[in-house]
Amino acid sequence: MLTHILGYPRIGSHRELKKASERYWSGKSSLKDLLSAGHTIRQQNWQLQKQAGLDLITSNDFSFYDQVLDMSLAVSAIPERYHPILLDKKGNAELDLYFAMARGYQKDGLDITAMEMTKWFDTNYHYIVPEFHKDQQFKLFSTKVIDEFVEAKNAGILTKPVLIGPVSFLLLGKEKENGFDRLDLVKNLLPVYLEILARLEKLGAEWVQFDEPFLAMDLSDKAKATYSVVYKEIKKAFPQLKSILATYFEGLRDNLDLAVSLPACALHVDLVRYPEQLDEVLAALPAKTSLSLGLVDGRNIWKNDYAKSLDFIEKAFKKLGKDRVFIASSCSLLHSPCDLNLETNEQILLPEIKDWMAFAKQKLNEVVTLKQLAQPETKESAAHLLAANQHSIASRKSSNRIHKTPVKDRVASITPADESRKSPFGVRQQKQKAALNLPLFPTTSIGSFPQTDEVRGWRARWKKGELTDAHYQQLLEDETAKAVRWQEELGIDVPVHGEFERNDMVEYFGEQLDGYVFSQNGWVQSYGSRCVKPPIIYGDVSRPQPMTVHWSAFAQSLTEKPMKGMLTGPVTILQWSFVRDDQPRRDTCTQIALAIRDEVSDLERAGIRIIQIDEPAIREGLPLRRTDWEGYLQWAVRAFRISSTGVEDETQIHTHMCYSEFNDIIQSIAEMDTDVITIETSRSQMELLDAFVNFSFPSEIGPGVYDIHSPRVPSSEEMLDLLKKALKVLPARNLWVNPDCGLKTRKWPETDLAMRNMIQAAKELRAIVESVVV
Ligand SMILES: Nc1nc2c(c(=O)[nH]1)N[C@@H](CNc1ccc(C(=O)N[C@@H](CCC(=O)N[C@@H](CCC(=O)N[C@@H](CCC(=O)O)C(=O)O)C(=O)O)C(=O)O)cc1)CN2
Ligand code: MET
Ligand SMILES: [Zn+2]
Repeated sequence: MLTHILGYPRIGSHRELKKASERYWSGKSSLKDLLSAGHTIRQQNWQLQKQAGLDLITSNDFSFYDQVLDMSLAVSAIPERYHPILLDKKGNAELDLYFAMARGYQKDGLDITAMEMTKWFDTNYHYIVPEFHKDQQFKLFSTKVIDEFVEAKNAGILTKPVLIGPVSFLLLGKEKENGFDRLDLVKNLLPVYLEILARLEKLGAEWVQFDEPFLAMDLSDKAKATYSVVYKEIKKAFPQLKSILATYFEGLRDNLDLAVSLPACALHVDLVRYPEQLDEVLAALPAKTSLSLGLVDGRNIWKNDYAKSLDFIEKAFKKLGKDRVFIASSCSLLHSPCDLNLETNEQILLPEIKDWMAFAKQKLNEVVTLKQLAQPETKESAAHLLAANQHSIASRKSSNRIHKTPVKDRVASITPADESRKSPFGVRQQKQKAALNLPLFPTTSIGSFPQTDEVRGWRARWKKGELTDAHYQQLLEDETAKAVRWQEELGIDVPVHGEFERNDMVEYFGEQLDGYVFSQNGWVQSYGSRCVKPPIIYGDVSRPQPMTVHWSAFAQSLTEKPMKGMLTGPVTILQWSFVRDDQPRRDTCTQIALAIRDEVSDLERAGIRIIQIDEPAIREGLPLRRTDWEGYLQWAVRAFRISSTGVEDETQIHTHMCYSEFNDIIQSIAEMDTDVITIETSRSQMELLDAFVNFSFPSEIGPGVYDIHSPRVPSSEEMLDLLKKALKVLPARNLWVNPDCGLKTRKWPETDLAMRNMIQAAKELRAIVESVVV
């Protein structure tokens, strides 16, 4: 019986990697410093796994930005536009090329856009999308996976390197032109994988983990056939190398026959997400294959219920025998915060509730303890751990902090009238045009403005008690007033207050809702150096008092323009929190929806005429298997409608979504019945608009014209081009002009330049359209 995890968080328990990367990017430290920060984190992670007593220790789970981008660099899937970065030998290192692909490059007379970024399955982690071309050739370029294996070996640890499997790598990418299928590139790609494996084997690697999450997704026949070919070839070339084929985030379901037919030493299944699959997997597993049981939840912070896990292990033992069973985390711990022991403030995280939790470091111990409890020879000595665990599990089940009758009663008494606006969109649009009197192509932003070190510093000092409430409030009001004046000067039609008071668009709301607790250090990587600290829902959720009204009303008092109120929607609050697992997600979501509904009413009452309810995570929450979509969409759309429909026709409801891949769910998005939707589209050159060609979307739309994830400043010409593209498929009266998303990660100088260019593009578009009309 072997224990392992599929990967460990790489940000460092105090976000050391984030800090080191940002220092490097801003020119404040050398490449050597950054490389050394990476080295330290890897060593620490290996030592942690070793000390915990795991049998297999993972390598190549470290990444300076993203593990998919690492794979692109490994196989030289480097789009041509980046070639000048290395070719002109400006002293750039491989890592500079890598960061250019991730973040764009505007230096030395070069101006190169970043690669596209999208969500990693249904998580809040983002990966960099590989770009593929017809007949693309691959070759070994970055040797990171090999270097890190050697690095660990030199430290006395023979690791299990993890690679994104070739089929998943191809499926994760995108065809940059028509006329080919990226799966056909496998014949060019596979030799590079074989070369990597040859090098690893030569260096003494015994185990390799291939992450093939797509094996648990809906697959085409062609993808299935590709799987068979690829893993047969790998087995043929390396009959001695032991491979673990890792699936996660879903069940194998209809791919079970395929999965068990692939020649791997071990198959890993996610029993947290899809526990139902154990019996059929056990029944189908070939005689020599081992099964890695993904029992410890990599996606949530609740303690593992050992009694429940031991039942699974027992079942697997009976069928397979002890030697063919592995105990593991359900997926990589990348999605877990690092260390619960760092949560020492009992006012912030009550000890009673903390006792219900486990972060990544604790999960290592859980995996190892489960093995001890499963083996007769160690069972006795670990018995006290089982007892303590069952005590925590029982304490959570019986706690009186969790269930609140008034919240449950209110959910039960929701009526159909609580789920619709008073009039249909056409009527509302007329009334709103009259009430708001906005120009054609109104300009706006998505809500946040730069969260400077200064603003974050005020909050940090306030939290430490070094600033009084009044002083902190005053500083934020000054910053808000400055932002309102700046927007007036630029001539933005629908200003926002800037969200300076928010640490994060979800954590901020969590902090004001009952039923939530927080960590001080529970950071999880979102993309690159950016992290989030998901708040934790442990009980029934309700809103004790208004959450945003002060800020919106204050900002509105400074301008005649309609100030846009800014809320996060129920699905996104759910999706970006750690969620209780003792009731269906939909029930928790409905509770949040009612809290937001009350906030919307309070904003309207305070004179706010435009309210944006952000739902960037509605797409990411979509089940990974199509057969499950409808059920989810039904409750998610209902929750949004409960939150947004308690207003007069004249009040304009906006929503905002990032990540434009929702062509398939456009009908459901229409059913959200908002007045305006702003969406991320610029990195994909307005590809999203394809959906509108076939589907006449009922409401007004702001397709993002500027990529806010990159420090690059777009010109007004390129934004005008995107707007013209949008006008081909959208009626002029419905088109808004805005960036892709909020600007909190940007600096003020680039924000000022880019927003001025954007306003200029809107003006030019108005002039063009007016000249045509006249
Ligand atoms: N939850 C969530 N998910 C999301 C998004 C989102 O906005 N929120 N957006 C998309 C992803 N985009 C993102 C964009 C930006 C950041 C981001 O800026 N994160 C910040 C942290 C934000 C935060 O919580 N800030 C806190 C804490 C800041 C902090 O680091 N404080 C220091 C002290 C600071 C000081 O002394 O000056 C500390 O705790 O050590 C605050 O402002 O109060 C970061 O990585 O730096 C994250 C995700 C999708 N998923
Ligand atoms: N209102 C939010 C902001 O501007 C929306 C962000 S969506 C990830 O930051
Ligand atoms: Zn966004």
